[in-house]
Amino acid sequence: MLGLPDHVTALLFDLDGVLTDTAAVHDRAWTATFDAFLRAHAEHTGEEFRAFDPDDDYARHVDGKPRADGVRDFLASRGVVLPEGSADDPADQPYEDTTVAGLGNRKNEDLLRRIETDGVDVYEGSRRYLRAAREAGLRRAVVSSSANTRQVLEVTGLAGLVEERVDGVTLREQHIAGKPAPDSYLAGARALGVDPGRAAVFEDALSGVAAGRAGGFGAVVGVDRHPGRPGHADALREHGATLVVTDLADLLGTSS
Ligand SMILES: O=P(O)(O)OC[C@H]1O[C@@H](O)[C@H](O)[C@@H](O)[C@@H]1O
Repeated sequence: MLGLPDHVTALLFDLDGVLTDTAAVHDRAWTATFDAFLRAHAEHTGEEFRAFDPDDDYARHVDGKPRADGVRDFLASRGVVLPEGSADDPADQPYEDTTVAGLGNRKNEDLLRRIETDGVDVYEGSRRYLRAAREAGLRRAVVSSSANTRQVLEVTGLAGLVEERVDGVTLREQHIAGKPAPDSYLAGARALGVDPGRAAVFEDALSGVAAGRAGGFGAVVGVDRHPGRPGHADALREHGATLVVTDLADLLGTSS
């Protein structure tokens, strides 16, 4: 049904890049945040400045992961380890005092500014797919690492199309491991009361399709929003996608 194997009765959607056109907004906020930090780091250490790569660094180290994991994992790839700090650390810490939490707060301020200025676009194919799924009686949840999920679902009017939400706030409060661990998707399946084998995961991030594979889900749909980007569809398959589409509307009108 809806382009998925017949045993699938529930759908678990990532948000940024799958339902809404916000993956690129996150990417731009991360790029600005990391580049400012890397510049200060180069000045203080005498090391050469190497900018954050919004394609490769983002896809490998940041995309799909909870905010603090993104900070930690990217900086680790550059050999930088920062103290964790605490949730209320200021976004404008001087270089010497920078913490994982402070850098995350800087990125979040930047992200919210961009969302406020530019708004959030919904992929219309995704809205149509959600409606078709509701009409077909399939269960629907959003599973995102973003702590801004609730607000994004509300401003876009998508909140009414999903039944359950597991997001960055849920993960923090319930100590659930983020993607690429399967735990957030397993929590989504539990919230809908379905066995993971009967649920399909929809993901654009490598960490997310890896979570889908690790959880033993009934299908893992990789969403390749950049079909011109060489190798991305292959990378989605290598990390766990069982099929790859460029838009959810590709699945409408097909059956398997
Ligand atoms: O910073 P937020 O809104 O809590 O989002 C955390 C992560 O959420 C994911 O959905 C995005 O793919 C990442 O880019 C983002 O970093």
